[in-house]
Amino acid sequence: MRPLDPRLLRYARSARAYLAVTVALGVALAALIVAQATLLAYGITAVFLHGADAAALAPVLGWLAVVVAGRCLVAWAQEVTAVRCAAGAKSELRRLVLARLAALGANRPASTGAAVTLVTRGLDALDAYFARYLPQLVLAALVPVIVLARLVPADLIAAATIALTLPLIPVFMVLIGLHTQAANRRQFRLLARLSHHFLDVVAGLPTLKLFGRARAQADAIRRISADQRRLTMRTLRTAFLSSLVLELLATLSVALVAVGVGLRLVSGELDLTTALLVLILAPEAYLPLRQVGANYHASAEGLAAAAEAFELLETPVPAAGTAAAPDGALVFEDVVVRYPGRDGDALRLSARIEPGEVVALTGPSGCGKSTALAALLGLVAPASGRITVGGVPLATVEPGAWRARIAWVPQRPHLFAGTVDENIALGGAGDVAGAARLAGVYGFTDGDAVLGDDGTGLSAGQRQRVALARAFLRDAPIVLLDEPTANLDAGTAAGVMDAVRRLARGRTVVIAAHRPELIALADRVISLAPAAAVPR
Ligand SMILES: Nc1ncnc2c1ncn2[C@@H]1O[C@H](COP(=O)(O)OP(=O)(O)OP(=O)(O)O)[C@@H](O)[C@H]1O
Repeated sequence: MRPLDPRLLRYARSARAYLAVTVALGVALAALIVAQATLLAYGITAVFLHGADAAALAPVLGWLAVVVAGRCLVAWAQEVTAVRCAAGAKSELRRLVLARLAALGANRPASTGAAVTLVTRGLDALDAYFARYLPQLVLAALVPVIVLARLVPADLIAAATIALTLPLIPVFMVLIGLHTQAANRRQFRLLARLSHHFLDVVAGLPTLKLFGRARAQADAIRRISADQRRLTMRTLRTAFLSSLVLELLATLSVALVAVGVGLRLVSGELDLTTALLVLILAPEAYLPLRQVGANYHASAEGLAAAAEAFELLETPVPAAGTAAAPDGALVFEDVVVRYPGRDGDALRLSARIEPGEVVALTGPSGCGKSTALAALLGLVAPASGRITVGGVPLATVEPGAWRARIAWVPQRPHLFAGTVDENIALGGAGDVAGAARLAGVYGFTDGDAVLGDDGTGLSAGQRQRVALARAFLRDAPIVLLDEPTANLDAGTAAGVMDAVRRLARGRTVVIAAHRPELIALADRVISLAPAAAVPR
């Protein structure tokens, strides 16, 4: 990771404004440092060499007070802009990452846990980068130059010593950075894996408990946590050791300057004012570089997260069509779908579905029924062949407009925490109560009943009916149903099938179906051959 990744400025607009403000504040601070050193050198010389009294010192002290107040003001402004910019940049990056995740859909490279870690804790770690690292980086570029510009006319030898020893610090920093970069990336990936695993385990806790595997999972989490702790400690060790090396280097360099100044002061080659000016300014030239090194480790996690975010933002989104959504027959022309990381085909299908037809997709488990619906929704793209709608290739149709024409009831509909009516209203604008009644939802609950996360509080059959109510509300010409009666008892299934029958009137309906009664609802059956997708 570079000290200042240009992609950060490209993606986060607030970072650009912040950098400009930080440079301006850095110049002001460097000028104040030089002014403070000059005033101190004059003041001390006046007292010790010329025995100046309080009255004679008053102007110098007055200006010193102004300079100190100025430094406080700059530090305050820096802190305030850093916090504001960090918040702005983080929310910009979060928005972009979430938008890209949404656009990538099923093609997103990161697991859910990794994505959650990235947009929460990962990007939060950028605080240290903005508040500590970046200002010091700017100061490290500005302060030595301005200090040297002041020292060259005053004492060329001291200026040359500083100019020769200063580059040693960045050289060591680069060497240390090269060593820690991979470790930081590894640490962030491990954290993402831990989050993913944790999320998965929490979601599956009832199952794990039931099969007596909860303890084994606790061991797995303990093992990954221990790895994470070891890596963190290793990073911290490197951070402390590298700070020590940089401190030592800076101290030796200042000592070199001080010895030279002392010798020349004793031999009378240098006056006291200049000697004091050099002695006060020399440590200031090294300070920002040392601080950059020390702050690099604090911000490394944020930088690693930002690098992950940029990788995600640079993952190309499959080109989306722009054509208007047409009416007409849905045609699968030698469509083959493959999933990344799987060998073999998940779906192979050639079929034609006329408008207004109710079609059942049947076949053994894993033959690609859900995949066919996902391909119709545009969630997965065919590896070969194409789907056309009224003769227009689906790939060229604007996805938003196309999906607005579809009501989809997936196999496991996702319900959100909220009331039953709010969940139904996700289907679209319109008569929620009417849609709920058509799907038979109010037979087992009322619209104001509050559901927990993922719709806790409803049975599988009741969830299916809420999902069907969404489809009624959507009032779309094409309805895709993915085994809406799977796992339901005969009575509940009959209720859901009544709702499906009502929904099918006047619409094109494609049902992925196993149950004979559900298949019997269809005008026609399309049998899928067993697919051959196997995990790699
Ligand atoms: N997201 C995915 N990533 C990788 N492989 C997948 C994914 N979804 C499905 N598959 C694989 O694709 C094949 C077809 O799956 P699909 O879910 O379409 O079958 P199905 O006919 O709907 O099955 P079922 O009747 O059990 O619901 C299966 O072999 C499955 O393992």
